[in-house]
Amino acid sequence: MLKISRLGKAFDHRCVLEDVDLNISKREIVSIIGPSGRGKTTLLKLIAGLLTADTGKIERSYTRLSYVFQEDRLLPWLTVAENVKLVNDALSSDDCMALLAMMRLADSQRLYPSEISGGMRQRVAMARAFAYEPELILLDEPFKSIDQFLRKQLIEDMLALWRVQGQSVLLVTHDPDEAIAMSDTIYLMDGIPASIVKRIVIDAPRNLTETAKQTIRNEIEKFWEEETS
Ligand SMILES: Nc1ncnc2c1ncn2[C@@H]1O[C@H](COP(=O)(O)OP(=O)(O)OP(=O)(O)O)[C@@H](O)[C@H]1O
Repeated sequence: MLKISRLGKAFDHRCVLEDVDLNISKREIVSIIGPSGRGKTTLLKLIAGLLTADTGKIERSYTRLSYVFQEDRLLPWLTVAENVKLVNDALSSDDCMALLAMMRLADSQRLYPSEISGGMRQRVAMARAFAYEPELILLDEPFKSIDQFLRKQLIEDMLALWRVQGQSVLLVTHDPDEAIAMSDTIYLMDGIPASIVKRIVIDAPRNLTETAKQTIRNEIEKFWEEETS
């Protein structure tokens, strides 16, 4: 599906990414966790073809990709429903409504982006990404302006949709719990320039006991402590 080998990227001779290796299989959910400013968004942009790598290779075997940016990038002159339908002419009104309902936006379908909150706009962007029915979806901190309670529900709803659509997902997050709840594999990214410093493969993805979740949480925390000491 996606195979990244020894990827490198510099801006103005300042190396941001070096020797990044990462694979995503069909239907796999992969998370990347890492400190701010290490190059996670840069990596997503390289995958999406919005930036060009200086070194290394990206091998792709998909054609349809959705990218949920940190900012919502909605068209202000279109309503919520129109923004979602825009990416897929074949999407029926019922399917559009189902997506909006999943994102807890059913009552907002006729509103304009300026009439809803930042967290709601981010959810419209997520609905739009799924409406495209991509094979790979890139999510850059999609839950960051969403409160903790709704975040938990959205993760469950997104997973329900993922079980039906079956795309591969690459999620960038600062929140280990989000990564643990969703992923098959978690990559920790660190260093200047940054690379993948640890890969955690989850044994029973999306079906973990509290104890298993805590073990992974500890593994991530212990690793950061060692990295920063
Ligand atoms: N177009 C650009 N030109 C110059 N420098 C850039 C550009 N894009 C990103 N950078 C720099 O590359 C580094 C990595 O940025 P990036 O946004 O990829 O980090 P990040 O890990 O996604 O951060 P955050 O977690 O805060 O979103 C930063 O130092 C940033 O300033």
